[in-house]
Amino acid sequence: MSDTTVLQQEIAVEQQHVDRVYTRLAELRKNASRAEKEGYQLAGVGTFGALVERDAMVFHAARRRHALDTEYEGLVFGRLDQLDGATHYVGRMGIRDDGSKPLVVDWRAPAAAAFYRATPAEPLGVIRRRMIQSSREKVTGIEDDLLDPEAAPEGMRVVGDGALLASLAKATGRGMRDIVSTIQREQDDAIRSPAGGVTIVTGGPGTGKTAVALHRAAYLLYSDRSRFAGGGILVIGPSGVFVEYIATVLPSLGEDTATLRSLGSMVPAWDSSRVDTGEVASIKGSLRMRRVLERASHDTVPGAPTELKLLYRGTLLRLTAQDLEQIRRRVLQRGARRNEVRGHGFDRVFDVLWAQAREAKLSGLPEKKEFESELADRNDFREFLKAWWPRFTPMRVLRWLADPRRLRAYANGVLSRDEITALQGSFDALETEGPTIADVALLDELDELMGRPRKPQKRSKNPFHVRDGVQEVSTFADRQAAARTQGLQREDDYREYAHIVVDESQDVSPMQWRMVGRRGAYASWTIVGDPAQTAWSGDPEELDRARERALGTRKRNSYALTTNYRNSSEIFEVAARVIRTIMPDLPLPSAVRSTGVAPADVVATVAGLPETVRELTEKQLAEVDGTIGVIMPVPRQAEVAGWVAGLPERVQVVTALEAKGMEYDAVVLVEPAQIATDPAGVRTLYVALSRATQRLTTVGTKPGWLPKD
Ligand SMILES: Nc1ncnc2c1ncn2[C@@H]1O[C@H](COP(=O)(O)OP(=O)(O)OP(=O)(O)O)[C@@H](O)[C@H]1O
Repeated sequence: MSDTTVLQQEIAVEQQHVDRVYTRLAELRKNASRAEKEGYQLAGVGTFGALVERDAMVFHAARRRHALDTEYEGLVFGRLDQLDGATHYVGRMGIRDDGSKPLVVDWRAPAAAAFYRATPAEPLGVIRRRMIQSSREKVTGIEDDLLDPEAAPEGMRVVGDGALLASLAKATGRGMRDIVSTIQREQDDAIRSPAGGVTIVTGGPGTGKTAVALHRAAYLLYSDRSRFAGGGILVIGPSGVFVEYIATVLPSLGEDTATLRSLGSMVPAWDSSRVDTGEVASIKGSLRMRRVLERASHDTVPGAPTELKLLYRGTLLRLTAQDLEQIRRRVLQRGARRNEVRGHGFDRVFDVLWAQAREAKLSGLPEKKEFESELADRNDFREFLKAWWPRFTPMRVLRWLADPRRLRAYANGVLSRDEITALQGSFDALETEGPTIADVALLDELDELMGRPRKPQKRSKNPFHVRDGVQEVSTFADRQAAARTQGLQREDDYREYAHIVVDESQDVSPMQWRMVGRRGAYASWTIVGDPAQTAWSGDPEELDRARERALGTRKRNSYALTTNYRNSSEIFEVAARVIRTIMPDLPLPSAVRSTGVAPADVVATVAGLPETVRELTEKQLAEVDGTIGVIMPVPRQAEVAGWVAGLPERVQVVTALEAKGMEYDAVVLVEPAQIATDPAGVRTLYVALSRATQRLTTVGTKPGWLPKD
């Protein structure tokens, strides 16, 4: 029998099972829709208990239906034939037949673990592991691994030659590739690491750190849903572009209870993608900024009144600049938070005025309480208080640093003269362009330093309010939407996450670790990163300290990933040559796939560069089916974007910093020499060179940037 016939026969065998699964899925979907509808019909009953029951029913049914819908594609992707004669199918979610026998085991369930962990050396009771590829309900291919040939029963067929390599050769879409069917053993170890403590995953470019982190999030939600869905999982990535790139993976894993944030969008109200220069970012990221901000948070308000004069019952009451200064200092001592002690400041003002009024022996002076309320009723007095001690927003105070005199005063003795000079001007655009990514951590720090004014408690005034997003008078569609998004709705600055995943953690600055740590007081953590890819040019010890403090004394579990699944070996060889110039002993991952195509390095004249870049990008459009990343030094983004304007959407223009974590089928890297100007720049170049799966072209006006092997 020919190989093709055997393959077709085996596909037909699997198709039978897959058909059963989809038939069952259709039934389950119908049941869920029915339950949802019945839930709504309970509306007529009208008691509070019935309403709660109805909402719970609708919510669960809608969630179930949503899960069934999102997992439709490639639902079954694996089969295990075991020594004990049993056969298990592994898939994106668990499905049972109507007699409760499993038709598919969820990939995260213990029974599926052998699918990822079994090897010929340690078959774990598995004779044959089969990967099933399909397109919607149709099985299209099979790849087998015979793990225990001696135990194989007669007639057991083995087809295909490796699902992993087949999957790696596929073109990249805009979102991250789904690896659930080809997770490798060392990755699986990290994914199933204990739920508590801190799981640390390191590995070079393309080793699947991001993929592991996201699958781990899905695994945790599966293994202890009430804990992790209840508290929520926060996933942090370096940039907005990256967060968009990974956003598709979580729902496709069947999970919708994770919150994704970039470092620039951790603080509500800001969604920053603006970057500082490396030098400025490392100063703003240093823990010493806390001292600088502390001083700012206690300073006088620009333009605030320097004295108070009040005519009270014909007598002049007066607070001099010195009096006011004394009150401010006294109230703000011992780490008091300015917004929280505002009331104390006002009390002291009343005290001094009251003492003066008594001393003046005013006739008809009322009791102190009344005296205070008389003053509080006066517009001029209220205006004074508001101007002298306003409610501070972090942004208002951060803007003070744009004033060179203030910056010098706050940073004096904390930052060096050169550092202060470097910072000057870096806060100027706050007003017009909003904060940079590094500023966001400073805003968060200021928020902590100053505290928040206490808000008067609001009563819920809407008797028809059932739950967030659901009113008693609402449509069917409202309820469906609300049921689906419930669980995603947390307060704006929620801080009680059950788990925090930090991707590209090597780029989290000390100040950012403080910001992230504030959201993780009750969390367990997964931290993934590669120190060789950091753009941080500040003090590495300070970085370690800040990270350790954020993670606290929780137990650490460490994992190292060693295979690069992204780059062709030809591409990774170029990246490796670059990083070895500064880290000669760095253990590098091995790239498993060869395309036989060597990267190209093109030299252009300054005048000819725009046209050359465009031509090279067009050439890649003809050569690969998927995405093309055009990567350049940060300051040249707008210029290079103009050169490739109007090309199809699969051409994406990103800076070398934004390229972090991203992946493209082809990369056109512009002016590599301009990126690698210092050690942090060399590490950034290493990142940029390791983004492509199939083709890499470097192009610039300065030859000789690539070290000889
Ligand atoms: N087990 C696997 N099966 C199939 N593809 C995989 C596997 N592991 C990783 N990949 C693919 O390899 C590529 C790199 O993965 P990922 O982005 O997670 O790596 P990374 O370690 O985070 O990389 P970097 O540090 O360079 O950002 C992705 O396309 C991912 O889908």
